[in-house]
Amino acid sequence: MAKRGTDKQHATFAKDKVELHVHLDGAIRLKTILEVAKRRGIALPADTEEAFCQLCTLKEPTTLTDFLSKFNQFMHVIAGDKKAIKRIAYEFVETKAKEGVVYVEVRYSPHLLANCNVEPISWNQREGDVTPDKVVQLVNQGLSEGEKAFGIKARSILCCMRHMPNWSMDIVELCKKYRNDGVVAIDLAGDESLNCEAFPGHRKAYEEAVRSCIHRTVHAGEVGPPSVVREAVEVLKAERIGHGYHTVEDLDLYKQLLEQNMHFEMCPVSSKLTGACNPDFTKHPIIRFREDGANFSLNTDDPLIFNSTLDMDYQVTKQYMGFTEKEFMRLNINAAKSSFLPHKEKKDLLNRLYESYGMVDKSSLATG
Ligand SMILES: O=c1[nH]cnc2c1ncn2[C@H]1C[C@H](O)[C@@H](CO)O1
Repeated sequence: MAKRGTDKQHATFAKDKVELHVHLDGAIRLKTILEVAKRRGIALPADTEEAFCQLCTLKEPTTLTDFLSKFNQFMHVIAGDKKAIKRIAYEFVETKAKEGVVYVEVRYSPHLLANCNVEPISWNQREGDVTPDKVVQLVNQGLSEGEKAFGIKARSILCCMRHMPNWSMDIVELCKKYRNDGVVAIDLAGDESLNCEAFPGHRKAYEEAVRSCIHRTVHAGEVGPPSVVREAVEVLKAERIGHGYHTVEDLDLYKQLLEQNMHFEMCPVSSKLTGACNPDFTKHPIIRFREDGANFSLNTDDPLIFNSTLDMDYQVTKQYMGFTEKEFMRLNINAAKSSFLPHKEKKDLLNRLYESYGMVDKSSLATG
């Protein structure tokens, strides 16, 4: 099933790209799920890619809660299986390299893929020996082998989940333990529409992240109100905002974040299908962010569930929002500048982009 733009030469923006917001478990290949299910003897309600695709993907806008329920279709196949966990990380890097991504930060919840040392064990799994710590090791191995095989750089972000505040301290400790092994930040994901105020468990984890100099991003203002974004910035000390579309509904906050050069990880295709934004792309808040010179990136979020590629996100912003090649370059430079890489590696990444973009004056296009 070749999708338009999975091949970097024919992409809407056929130059080096940076992606900062994509979920590993929302980017698994259908083929892999089917093969792993077969190997493990797990019966699925459909046994062809086409039929299983119907069950996992969204075609029409829905709610964030309904979108998140799609993970129930396949997570039990991958979770708790060491070979599968490493494989999805490796294949993820291959997919990104094919899309022309040269640097990616991929996020996931180690707890949701574990079957040991986690309370409760997700997806009705029986207890096994795959701890959240083991999951991180396996993903690190898969990413690192993928980097070598496909010649791009991949780092990871570990997710706290909004409905599981008791997992969050583990997450920050894992971020600390694996900070020299590819883990660059902490995130808070999950259903923002169910609870708006971050539980003390999340707050404590983020306080520890600040103390330990662990980088921080937070899903906020995706479907939730601007108050969730304010809390992410003021309480959780987020350095980047995941999505953040609804920030524009609080003009003071929006202005403040523009002045701070806050980075917004925007996911246009996702924002339509999760019901986060008006499905008419010509009315999308990204247009406002662009006009105001905001610092943002373009990302896929969960390409498995949206049946999408990174090119589709570039395609819709070009077709419906009038993004130009120059704007694509600018936003990728901003993404590189807002990445959670250490200074020297960030500089190298920026130089790689400047070279790819044939830029003489290296500072003229980006903010910050
Ligand atoms: O767009 C999203 N918003 C909030 N949570 C999300 C989104 N996409 C995926 N997730 C959740 C479901 C995954 O299992 C989890 C970790 O990647 O993060």
